[in-house]
Amino acid sequence: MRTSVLRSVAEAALRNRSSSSSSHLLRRCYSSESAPERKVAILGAAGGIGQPLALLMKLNPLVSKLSLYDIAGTPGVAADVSHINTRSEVAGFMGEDQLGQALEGSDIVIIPAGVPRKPGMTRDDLFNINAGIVKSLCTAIAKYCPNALVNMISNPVNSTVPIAAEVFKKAGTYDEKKLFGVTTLDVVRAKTFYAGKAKVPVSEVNVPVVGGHAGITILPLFSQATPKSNLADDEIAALTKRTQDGGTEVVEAKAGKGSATLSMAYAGAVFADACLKGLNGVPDVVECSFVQSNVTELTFFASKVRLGKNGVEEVLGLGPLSDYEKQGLESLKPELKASIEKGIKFASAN
Ligand SMILES: NC(=O)c1ccc[n+]([C@@H]2O[C@H](COP(=O)([O-])OP(=O)(O)OC[C@H]3O[C@@H](n4cnc5c(N)ncnc54)[C@H](O)[C@@H]3O)[C@@H](O)[C@H]2O)c1
Ligand SMILES: O=C(O)C[C@H](O)C(=O)O
Repeated sequence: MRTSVLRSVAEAALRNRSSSSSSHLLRRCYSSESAPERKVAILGAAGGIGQPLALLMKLNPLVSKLSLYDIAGTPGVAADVSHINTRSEVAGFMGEDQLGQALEGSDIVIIPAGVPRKPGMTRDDLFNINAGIVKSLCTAIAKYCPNALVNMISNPVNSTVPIAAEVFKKAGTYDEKKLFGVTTLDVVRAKTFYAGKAKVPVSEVNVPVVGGHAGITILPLFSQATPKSNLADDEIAALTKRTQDGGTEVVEAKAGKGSATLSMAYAGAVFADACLKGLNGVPDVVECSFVQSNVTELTFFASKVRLGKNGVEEVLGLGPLSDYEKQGLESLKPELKASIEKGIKFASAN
């Protein structure tokens, strides 16, 4: 009761954000004690990404229930994480029989289930195994928590997101505002690499990354990076290439032991936190994500997205691009289009 009264007052305050009492009310309304109940499910929770992501979501005060699902290993992960003295109740679920229970009532489902790359592989080489995994998990989401926001991490994201969309369409539950390909790791990398090169504090850096999540489809917009810097064209080209090859850099360094897990868990936690804030009515929450889009002629595209109470509130445009970025945008379109079509074809045929 007290919480709902507080929230109405805070919402009224939101409409008049200049008032100093409004920020005080908002702080109270969205602090951990009064934050709404939110259930987050992680599918693939015992994996390389799943475990540290479970830890980070357990630390998030906006989560009240944390549901950890995998085909194996979840009881141990759940028991371990559950001992942390933070707000959320943790439950572990293992095997298909328990998938429904894991999903029921979820506000957000994060999916890092699937196989990772080894050196020499592209993300598309994962398609044959991961497409089927994503399809069956999304079929269950449509059944047990059709209104949840879905944060897709499993690769190839450029195809797994279209697969998820088709599964939801077939089930009659598709809402384009609720399906997200998680591209936050590209933004995390672009920020880190830019800060190092431009010698600016990394905590102040912002760089949009658009397109998709594989090789040249990853297009960081360093012309829009802040704080501004005077990097030369060849430095921008090198930063762009490093961002596009960031995943491969980690795959090679891990030498057969998988791909990015820790930085991905961080990125996944940042994106899920943004989704939770949007759901809770926090204003002006903007992150890049691969979503259904009209920004270009491609049906799915990553760009800045404003998050709100229903998921995507607004897909933001690209803003002004440098000639180098305009060229990058045109070059990425055929590959991204083919990956999207491959996903749609798979889901329609299976
Ligand atoms: N979007 C990104 O930026 C990004 C970044 C890094 C990795 N990834 C992708 O994330 C995926 C997972 O990577 P990882 O390093 O955690 O791999 P991992 O092999 O360590 O973990 C994957 C987990 O998924 C589980 N799993 C397999 N089939 C399942 C099913 N049907 N239901 C539930 N769980 C299932 C496995 O048991 C395992 O625990 C890979 O596809 C990888 O390419 C994406
Ligand atoms: O590179 C990979 O295969 C994993 C992930 O997509 C990444 O960008 O790190």
